[in-house]
Amino acid sequence: MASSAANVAPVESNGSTAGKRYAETPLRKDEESRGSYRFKNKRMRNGHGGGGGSQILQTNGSNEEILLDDVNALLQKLKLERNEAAQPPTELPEKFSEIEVRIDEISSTGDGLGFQVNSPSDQVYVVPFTAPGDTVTAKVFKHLDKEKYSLADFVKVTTPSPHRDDALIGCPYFATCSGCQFQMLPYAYQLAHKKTIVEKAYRNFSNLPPELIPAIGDTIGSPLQYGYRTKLTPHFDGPPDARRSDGRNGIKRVFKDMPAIGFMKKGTRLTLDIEDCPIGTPAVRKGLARERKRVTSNLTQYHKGATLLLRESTERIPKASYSASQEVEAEPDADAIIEERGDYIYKKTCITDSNAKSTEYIDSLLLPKQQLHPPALHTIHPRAHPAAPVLPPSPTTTPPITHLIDAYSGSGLFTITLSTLFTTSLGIDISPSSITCAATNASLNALPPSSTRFLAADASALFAAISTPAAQTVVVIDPPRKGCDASFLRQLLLYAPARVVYVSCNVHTQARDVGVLVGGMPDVDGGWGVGKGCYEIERVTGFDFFPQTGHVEGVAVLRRKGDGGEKDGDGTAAEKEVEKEAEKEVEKEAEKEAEKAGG
Ligand SMILES: C[S@@+](CC[C@H](N)C(=O)[O-])C[C@H]1O[C@@H](n2cnc3c(N)ncnc32)[C@H](O)[C@@H]1O
Repeated sequence: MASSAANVAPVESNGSTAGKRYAETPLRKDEESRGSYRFKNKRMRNGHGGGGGSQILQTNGSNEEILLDDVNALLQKLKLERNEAAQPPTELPEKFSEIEVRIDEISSTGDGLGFQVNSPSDQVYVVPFTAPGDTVTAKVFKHLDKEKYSLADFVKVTTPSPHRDDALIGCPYFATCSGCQFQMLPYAYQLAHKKTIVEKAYRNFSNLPPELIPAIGDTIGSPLQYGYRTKLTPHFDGPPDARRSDGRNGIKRVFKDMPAIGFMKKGTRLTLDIEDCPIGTPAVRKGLARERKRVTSNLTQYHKGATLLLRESTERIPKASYSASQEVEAEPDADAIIEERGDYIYKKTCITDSNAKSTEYIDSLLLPKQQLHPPALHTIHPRAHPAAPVLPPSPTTTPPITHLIDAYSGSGLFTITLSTLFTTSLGIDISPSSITCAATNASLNALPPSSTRFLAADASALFAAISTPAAQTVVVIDPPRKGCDASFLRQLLLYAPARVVYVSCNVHTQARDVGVLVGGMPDVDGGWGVGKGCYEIERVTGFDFFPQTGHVEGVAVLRRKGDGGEKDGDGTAAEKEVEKEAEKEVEKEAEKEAEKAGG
């Protein structure tokens, strides 16, 4: 078997010579990694650059920003409904007083938004764990006067919404723990709400005129609505008298009482003691019970707080050898969850060692993961099939798409699950340890390093290393919440692959970035929000990887204008020549690597 390192091609700052024409001049120092765009003037910054809309283009996708946007939209709606100008200011209720709030809608942040009952005030109240149509008692704890909203704790429902069904609530910590705020909503309602999150994100943050945004698809639901989460990280705080300086001063405090072990109490910095978490997989829930016991029995060894890492790991054993292996096991793992599927037994256990690797199977593919890998959504919820959103979008494309680039690849989930569909696959991630893990995964799954390669580098360095013809390449992007930076997007527009599949856990920054690819960039193609970019949106769909919560994963499929054809007509003969040369270059490199791996 080829060594795992054979899949890794370290990139130097200037990259290889192949495909260099796609790489841009490096950004100035102050422009690097800003996660925002270079604006020529204030007009563009405010989204007026090309007449493409009046929204401010930039969003950092933060909860505060999204909440404020929803509050403003609700105020605008109220003003129109009342057919009047803004209300004269009325006195706001005292802090920590209880008021009645009628909920109008759920914000994209997951909290209910509504107005005080029997009050002329147009102050918006943000109350978690509520549904549109509920009237609730809420305890106000913060007024944001300028922003015209107040934050309040949910106390109780006084008149339930027709959408609410409390019999559905599956967790005793509901409305106290800060997670899973949608448990009282039927699943179909949760999915419909998540579709509106995606719709609003594209309407408000893409800076595109409505005719360039297709109808958002129905949210794809999760097969499991509880028991899906393969990773949990409960924590406990240090002894009440512990100080930051203790370590420096050599002081070791002791716990006098058992600390709460669990998750944040909603709206506070306090830890809520959680004995069980029903969104965890059965193996992880058993792990939680075991870890709680272990901490209790070893409490004297702890002098400060800690986070417990609970991860599910799967071992796949052929049925024929399972009973035999059980007999020889000195200490059978009593906590293991055994699942029978086809010819195999899947043995699931919970691992807690932060240096150990967990393993999971996607169909028949084996994916060991390293603990340090950031928790990509599908790695936390593997049952939502990760390959589904990025399967080649159009088999009829001419010429056919035969090359895959997986930008922000992590430990290679998309590269590996999709690589057999392509002639070459290339994954790139900034984390060297994730890339080493990806290369190991490729080897374990017998994917040859000549066709499945990985680079440890910033995603924008990718374009200096690309040698596959753009017309036959799909680029999958799965960046962190903050989205892509300007350098990456600019180079992507210059390279112009036939398809871009943008996967994201933050549909707001995704909408912003897709807006740039579709709307254009002033310094690439003179466009700004008017569809001068070389892409059109084929489809946008939300995937529900986290049922009961307000999160939605967005997948946008973009098609190069002319449907998989060339950027400008069929491309010039000179361009084709360059592409042929580039292809030869890849083949040569692949041969060299194959030789190295063999030797
Ligand atoms: C949402 S995760 C994607 C995970 C991957 N698709 C998977 O399924 O395992 C985002 C990834 O982006 C990587 N990343 C963050 N900033 C980056 C950058 N500037 N260039 C390349 N990768 C980056 C992180 O290391 C992380 O692996």
